[in-house]
Order: sequence, then C-alpha cells, then structure tokens
Amino acid sequence: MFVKICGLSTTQDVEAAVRAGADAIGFVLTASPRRVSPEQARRLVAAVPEGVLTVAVFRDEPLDQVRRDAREAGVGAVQLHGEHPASAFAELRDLGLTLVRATSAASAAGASCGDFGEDLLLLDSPVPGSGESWDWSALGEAPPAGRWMLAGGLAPANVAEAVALARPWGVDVSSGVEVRRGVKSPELIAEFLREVRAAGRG
Ligand SMILES: O=C(O)c1ccccc1NCC(=O)[C@H](O)[C@H](O)COP(=O)(O)O
Repeated sequence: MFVKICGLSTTQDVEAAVRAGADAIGFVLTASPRRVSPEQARRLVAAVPEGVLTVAVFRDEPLDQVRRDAREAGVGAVQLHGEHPASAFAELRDLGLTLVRATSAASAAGASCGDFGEDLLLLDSPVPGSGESWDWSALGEAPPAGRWMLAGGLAPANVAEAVALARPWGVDVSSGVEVRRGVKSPELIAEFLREVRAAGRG
C-alpha cells in the first residue's frame, strides 16, 4: 500500500515521515494553513531521500505558476486540485514529473486513473485538507481502476477500516496526523504508517 503524508512544513516532520516509512511526502503550495513557499519546499525536498516521492500540491493556480513553482521546489510530482481539463495534464507532461489528479469522491463515480492523462488519481473529500471523511463504502462494487489513493478524514484509528472498505492502491493523510491544524505529530505519523502496514498484512 502506497502511503502519502501531506502538508508537511518542517524538516522534523519530513524526517518523521521518512523514518516511519512514507512513500510520498506532500508540500502544499496553495492557500492553506499548511502553505509553504516554493523556496521552503525546496529546502524540505532536500531532506527527502531518493525513492520517496515529493509532491507539490496546487489548487486552481494557473498552469504557468504550477510549472514555475514545481520547478523551483524541485519536486518529483505535481498534484492538481480543482477543475482541470485533460489538456492541463497534457500541457504539464513535459515537466517530466508524476502527475496526480485530485478530485472530490462525491463526483468520482466510474472514475479511473488515467482518465485525464494523470499518473495517479486521488479521491478526496469535497474540502481537501479539512479532515472531513466521506462514505468510503460508496465506491461499492466499482472502485476506480488503476493507481488511486484514498483521502479525506483518514487517521490512525480509521485507516484500516477505510482500506478494507474501499480497497485503494494508496492512502493520503494530513489532518489525521496533526495535533492541531497545520502542526504534524511524529507519533501520529508513525502510528498511521503502522496501522496501514498492519492492515496490508491482514
Ligand atoms: O492540506 C490542505 O490544506 C490543502 C489545501 C488545498 C488543497 C489541498 C490540500 N491538501 C491536499 C491533500 O493531499 C490532503 O492530504 C488531503 O486532502 C487529505 O486531507 P485530510 O482530510 O486533512 O487528511
């Protein structure tokens, strides 16, 4: 199971996520209490070992800004929230980065990874980064095909149940590993990873 820890803003957070075994680490470069500048993101990316995917998260920014900020941050992936047509993913392809399409699970019935030319699909709650969960069982008989991540209100206490219900390729968490909005807890990050790994063995 692929695990992304999102919204990190300090080197200590990054080290905690790496130590716990995260596969990907997200930096929010859009309006958010977790926002970091491209320059801050670049410093944090430098603390991430090879093999762990670094992701710059955007929502509704113009594509030329996405391009500029992602390059400045030196990330390995770009995650786009908001309304983006398939042409946006085609346009960003020459960046040579992994492209993640984030969409609200509420409007994702029948979605498949790759529908818009993305490499990874993220099914999230309607308000990303809010910690609000949604009815994971709503995917029911028809979960997305391909490499898709489940997000929205996940936490150490519920991730095993969410994985069992939705059977995603990966999971993404932010609020559920924080002690208060924007402040990550190394202990909760480690606990989240332990729960996911244990669920994968079950
Ligand atoms: O984290 C934010 O504040 C944010 C703001 C705007 C767009 C995206 C944002 N986060 C995206 C993520 O990848 C979160 O990890 C994902 O939405 C899950 O969040 P949570 O429900 O808090 O675990």
